[in-house]
Order: sequence, then structure tokens, then C-alpha cells
Amino acid sequence: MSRIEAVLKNLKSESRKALIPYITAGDPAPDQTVALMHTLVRAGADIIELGVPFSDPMADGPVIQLACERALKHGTSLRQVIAMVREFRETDTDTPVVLMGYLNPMEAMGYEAFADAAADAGVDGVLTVDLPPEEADQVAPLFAERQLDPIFLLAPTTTDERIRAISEHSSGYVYYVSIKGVTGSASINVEEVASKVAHVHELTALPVGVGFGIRDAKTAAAVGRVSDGVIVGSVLVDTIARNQADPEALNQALTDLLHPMREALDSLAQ
Ligand SMILES: O=P(O)(O)OC[C@@H](O)[C@@H](O)c1c[nH]c2ccccc12
Repeated sequence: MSRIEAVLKNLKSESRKALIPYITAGDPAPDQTVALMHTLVRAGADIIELGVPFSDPMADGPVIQLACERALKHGTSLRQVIAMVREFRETDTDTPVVLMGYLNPMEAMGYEAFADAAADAGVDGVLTVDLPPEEADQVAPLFAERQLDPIFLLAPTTTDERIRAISEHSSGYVYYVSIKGVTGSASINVEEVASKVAHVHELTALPVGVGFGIRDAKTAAAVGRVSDGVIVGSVLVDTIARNQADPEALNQALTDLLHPMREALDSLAQ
């Protein structure tokens, strides 16, 4: 059983929901990423979604675009991101790490070389934003063979047929994108998300994580109630941007954001 599966199974047995924070690797600087990952875990993260910075992140709003720019200004490469995971694994062998990225850097490294290096470093899952379904046939097995869970995005517009096809290529969980648009949206319609996620649950046996537009504990709990976990990105990345000059303040600010989400999610189980 993969580390992702194990964590999600364990949470489910306790009727708890996964808290999955996203940060961009190399933001605000490469030497801070591993410490930030540990901060996320201490604040209640179950799984970390670690973004590989990319120059043209078309699914991202301005907040994560800027994070990519900060990381790339420091020259953060895919190989360096993998090395960060290796370093994280020296002291944390429990928390799954999902690499979230665009195809281009992986293609440039070579999918197979990338999959080898990622698996060897202790990466658990790979979420490729722009992998077309036609190519998933070739790429997803390369990940799966190395016990890397291929994770795919489902959007509000994804047809039932595609949801079934995507979930066949997936393991670990599927990622339901709560709204049409880019990361960092202001608000989501929880009722609409609830009915969509219930429908996705009918089409796949995999756990369903929901992301886009979750910025506070109240929304996290409302979405957690109808899903298996929540992914939280831009509000954390924005906090990193605002506190980049002061690592201690940054730690505290991230904890102040995540901890109430953890508590709100866990209160659902009681
Ligand atoms: O930022 P938000 O609205 O909280 O959404 C999570 C999201 O940032 C993270 O999962 C993510 C970052 N970049 C992406 C690109 C595509 C899909 C998902 C993502």
C-alpha cells in the first residue's frame, strides 16, 4: 500500500478528513522549503502538495504565479525540488509528498528519469496539471510502476466518461477542482461542490480531495464534510509572500492559518 493510500485509509477509519496544503518549492528561497514543509506537518498537514515552479503556470492565479517567479529567480530546478524531498525524508518518513507540476520540466528531464529520481527521493505522488488524457496512457504507468501515485484533476466540466477514464489511471486520490478558473479564487459555492463531489464518488472508488478557493477554517470544514480532504494553496502562498523577510513570523502565520483548519476538520469527526 502506498504512503498516500495508508494515510487516507487511516484517516477514513477515524472519520477524519485530509488536510493537504500546497506550497511552491523554492519560494521564498530554496533553502527555506524543507523547513516550511516541516512547519506544515506540525500545523496539521496530512499530505503535502509541493509545487514545481514553472515559468508559464497557466492554471495558476497571480498569487502562485508570483511564487513561481520568486522560486525561479533563485534558479529552483526540478532536480533541486526532488533533492528537497530527499532532505525532508531524512526526518519525516510518514507524511506523503505529492509533486505538483506542469509537464514541460518533467518532459525535459525525461519522464522515466524523473520517475526514477522522484521515487528514489521519497516522492509519493505526481500531479501533472497539463497531462492530456491521450498521453496519460504512457506516462501514468511509468509513475505507477515506481509506486508513485498518479493524481489527476477533475473539473466541474469533466464528463462522466472522462471521470471514469481518469480514475482508471489514478491511484491515491483524485483532485476535484471546485470551480472553473485558476488557483486563488475568492469563494466557492459549497452546495454546488457538495452535489458534484457526491456524483464523483459514484463514479470512482478513490478518495476525492477538493481544492481551489479554500481560504479559511469554515470553508475547509464545509468542503471536508462532503469530501475526503481539502487542498489549500493560495492563502498559504500569499502568507509566505507577505512574511518572506521574517522566517519566524512566517512560521507563526502559517501555523495560525492551518491549525484552525485542522481543528475544524477534526471537529467533523466528533
Ligand atoms: O490556491 P487554491 O485556490 O487554494 O487552490 C489549491 C491549489 O493552489 C493547488 O492545489 C495548486 C497549485 N497550482 C495548481 C495548478 C493546478 C491545480 C492545482 C494547483
